Amino acid sequence: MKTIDQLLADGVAGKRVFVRADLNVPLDGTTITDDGRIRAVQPTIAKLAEAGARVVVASHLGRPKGAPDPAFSLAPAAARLGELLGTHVEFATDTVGESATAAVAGLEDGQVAVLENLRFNAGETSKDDAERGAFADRLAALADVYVGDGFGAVHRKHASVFDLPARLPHAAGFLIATEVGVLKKLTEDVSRPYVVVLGGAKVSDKLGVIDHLLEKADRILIGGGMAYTFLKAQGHEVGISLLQEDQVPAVREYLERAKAKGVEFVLPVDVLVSSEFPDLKTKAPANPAVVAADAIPADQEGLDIGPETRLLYASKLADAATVFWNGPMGVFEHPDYAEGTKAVAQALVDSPAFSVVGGGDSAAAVRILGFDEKAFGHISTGGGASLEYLEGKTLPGLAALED
Ligand SMILES: Nc1ncnc2c1ncn2[C@@H]1O[C@H](COP(=O)(O)OP(=O)(O)OP(=O)(O)O)[C@@H](O)[C@H]1O
Ligand SMILES: O=C(O)[C@H](O)COP(=O)(O)O
Repeated sequence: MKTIDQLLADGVAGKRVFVRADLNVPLDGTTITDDGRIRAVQPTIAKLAEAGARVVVASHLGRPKGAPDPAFSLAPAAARLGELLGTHVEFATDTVGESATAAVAGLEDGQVAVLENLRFNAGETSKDDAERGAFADRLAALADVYVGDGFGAVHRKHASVFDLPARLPHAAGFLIATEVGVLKKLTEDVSRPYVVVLGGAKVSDKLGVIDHLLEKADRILIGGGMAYTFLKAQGHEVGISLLQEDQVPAVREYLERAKAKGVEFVLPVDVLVSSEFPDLKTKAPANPAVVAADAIPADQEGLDIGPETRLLYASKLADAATVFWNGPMGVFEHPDYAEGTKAVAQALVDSPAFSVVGGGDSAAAVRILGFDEKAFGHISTGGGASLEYLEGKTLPGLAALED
């Protein structure tokens, strides 16, 4: 894989360099609640600009449906990038249209432009190779060189991640190099006990990794939206909680296999429930109730792990030598459901274990809840991406950067 250092050594002055970043930051309206992913890619953009490149930054944000949707505009992220770089950043109001073409044509050496959300174009995420390829052709027309640095999206076979680097000379940015360097260590000689904590909301995306973790981890703690599919697999009712019904048989098999292999699965013993999802805008008090995990009422939704589970999980993390954590333990964006995530973060801070926290929201949660990033071994910008890396899968966005 060519590194950005080699690219810089070859010289980039005057060249249009396309940086595929992951600027998929959490937003409250148009306010960025955590800019970690922007800060993470800043060194690559800054270095290229310093070297005289005309830098074209592109990213997705959220999951719009292949057409423009102002709620998913990258304008706030572009503005924040400009603040961090201390320079004007031009924002194109489309991705491959007139605005993008003009913004790129107007760039002088050392200047930066950000394109509008890649996913406003159906070609970006299309399963059809020709449709993706046609969109990648249009992106390729905007640049001379490609730098992949959107680690959080390297597990996606999308036009800007997978098809575009095949059309341009390419290299990996600083962020991808760092992320891969740390995660590689977890696939090699890991210090034990190796404890994995899984939570979050993208349950269907992430259940598959457990298959692989059963071969690697000594202990697996399950929280967040992930927990309810496990509780259901154990025969408990989960009310209106997040549930991946079609995965229940697979999860049952994971639980059996774990027992046979001596891998300890730890599930919540109590949860915080409510009859409605909290208002994340007003943060109005939600007054959740604590119930045993095997007694969730039919009209209630589990939204955080409960107090007993917090203590249990802290004790299960105390003797770890290595921890990988992806996915918040609850809807941490609301203060009434943040305690579970806080407890896991605090347990990692208190433990001497080498800890890797992976995921856009997981990393944001740690910072928003006031923890010092330096107290963790590594905070990864990729959740799904880091899990799939650990699974040993070929990641389209990394494979595409190979020579
Ligand atoms: N019990 C729950 N029910 C519903 N949503 C939950 C629950 N617990 C956590 N969440 C939500 O999960 C979301 C984060 O999940 P997600 O799987 O996206 O993690 P992530 O760290 O961002 O990983 P990635 O980078 O792959 O997106 C948060 O917005 C949080 O509110
Ligand atoms: O948040 C993430 O995990 C990345 O930005 C990828 O987003 P996606 O899951 O919508 O592809």
